[in-house]
Amino acid sequence: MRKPIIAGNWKMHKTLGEAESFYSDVQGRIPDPAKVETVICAPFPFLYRLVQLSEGMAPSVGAQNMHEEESGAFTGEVSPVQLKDLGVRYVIIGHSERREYFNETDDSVNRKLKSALGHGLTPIVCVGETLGEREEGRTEAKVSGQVKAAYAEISPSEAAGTVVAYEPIWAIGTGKTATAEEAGDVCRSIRETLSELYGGEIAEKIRIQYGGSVKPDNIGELLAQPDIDGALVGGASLEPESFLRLAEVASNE
Ligand SMILES: O=C[C@H](O)COP(=O)(O)O
Repeated sequence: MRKPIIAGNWKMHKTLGEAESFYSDVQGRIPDPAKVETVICAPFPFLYRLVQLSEGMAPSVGAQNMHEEESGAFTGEVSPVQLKDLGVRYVIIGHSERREYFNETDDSVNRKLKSALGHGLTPIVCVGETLGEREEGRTEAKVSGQVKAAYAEISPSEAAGTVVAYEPIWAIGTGKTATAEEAGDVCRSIRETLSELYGGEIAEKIRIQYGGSVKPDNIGELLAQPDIDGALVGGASLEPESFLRLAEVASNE
């Protein structure tokens, strides 16, 4: 039985004061962590403060990106060592916005995944197709190729602790959600790819999130799909009540 994981991706939103206020609103109100794992992936400048505020309680704190090197002359970048030192536990890797606007490739995603695992961070590895690829019937080939490239040279025991986020690019921030069946079908195909790579036992342990216009009123049907184990949520993670509602629905799955 895989525990659902709800991760908020705040992207480039909020001020520090707004982030602090969100944390004080949700703390103590998150459903039982034994039933649902919750994470907020915040902008870098807020991470230190949010780790302090969380005091090891839910929601955990995650980053939205990292550089694969431990240190060096990489102006503007943040390393896994620095994230770990702050007490950050999760990191999103290969979000489609990073791939589109910041030239991230399957190779850089693979290097970051190796580095995150090597430093004890839990990676949330993002994959997903464009609208054109979906219309041409290439969704599963695209996503399977991204998964295989991301997990190249990752051992089964390391892979077991990772999270994959399936985010159809056309559904991000658009209000268009894949139907639960469409999302479930792609997540099943991702698990089949993981099973090819690692065997069924490991593939069954890896949690697969859906992301793309997830809201409190559609998360229930998405989580009802057998291969969807949580959600990576942008817009609907910004308001405390909405985030709490998502966590609550997930905790009852
Ligand atoms: O990382 C989150 C996704 O990009 C989804 O964003 P959204 O929920 O605003 O569509």
